Amino acid sequence: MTPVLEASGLTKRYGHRTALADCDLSVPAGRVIGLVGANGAGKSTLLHLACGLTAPTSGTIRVLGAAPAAGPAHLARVGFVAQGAPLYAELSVADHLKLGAKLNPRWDPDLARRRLARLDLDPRQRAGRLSGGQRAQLALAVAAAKRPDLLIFDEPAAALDPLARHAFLDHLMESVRELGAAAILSSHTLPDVARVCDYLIVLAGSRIQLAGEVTELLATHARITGDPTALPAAAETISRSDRGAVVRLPRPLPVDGPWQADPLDLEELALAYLDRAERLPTEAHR
Ligand SMILES: Nc1ncnc2c1ncn2[C@@H]1O[C@H](COP(=O)(O)OP(=O)(O)OP(=O)(O)O)[C@@H](O)[C@H]1O
Repeated sequence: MTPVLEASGLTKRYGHRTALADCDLSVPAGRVIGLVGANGAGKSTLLHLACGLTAPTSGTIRVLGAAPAAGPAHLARVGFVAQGAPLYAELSVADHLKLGAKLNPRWDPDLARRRLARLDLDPRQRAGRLSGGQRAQLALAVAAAKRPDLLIFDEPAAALDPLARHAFLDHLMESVRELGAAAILSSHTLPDVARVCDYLIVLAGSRIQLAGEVTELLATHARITGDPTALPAAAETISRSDRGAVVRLPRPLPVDGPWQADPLDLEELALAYLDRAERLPTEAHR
């Protein structure tokens, strides 16, 4: 199956500032991808490149097997919700649906209506008067009603309270399932990513630090306590703390030794790679 996102040597500079450097990616179809990284890591830049909102300085990126925004048909296959879920403040909820129907060839009015009915939104309400949670949900409903094959969200739930965030992520996953779509979700909130994503990309210092299927990544990393020096040479230490060392283990996994290996969760795994990246000089400052 065609990968949903492929990048090779993908680099984006803004003047002297490098936002993304030499990124290689090949993300299989049908995944819910969590894109995590600190402020300024390059997450929005990667998503904007994927949507064709900006062009690479060098390298290539392909989305659903084609150049980003390759034409009207390709644009219709990608639903993008930018940071802060921007909407037209003066337009009502119903106006947003009318506009969506006009602009999108694959628009599904029933899907849009069903989503909004679930949200209990007054169709006459102006978007500028909606709460942050309602705005995010409306933006999601509009993006989903395009019936895209790929939904891209740039920190959709950042400003939401925990309950609204929970509800938003539930709706997001319902939409992904209903559409049979892939999704990319950038987020600072690791528990959110852990809840919904089955593919993880960690971005830091303009570079991809880690990318892979969550189950595979969790199976090949562990927290080691005891004597990590006795581990096989192929084991790579990612970070160390009072709680032990986070280590990428070779396959077959070493079964015994003067150490104890405990499984990690996705949050610990991502933090270990972010921590390691923080200790290295960043591309942006080179
Ligand atoms: N249009 C632009 N012009 C100049 N520099 C930019 C531009 N857009 C992004 N940058 C810089 O590129 C780097 C990556 O920014 P980007 O917005 O992609 O990061 P991010 O991971 O999305 O950050 P955040 O989590 O804070 O939204 C930052 O150093 C940022 O200042």
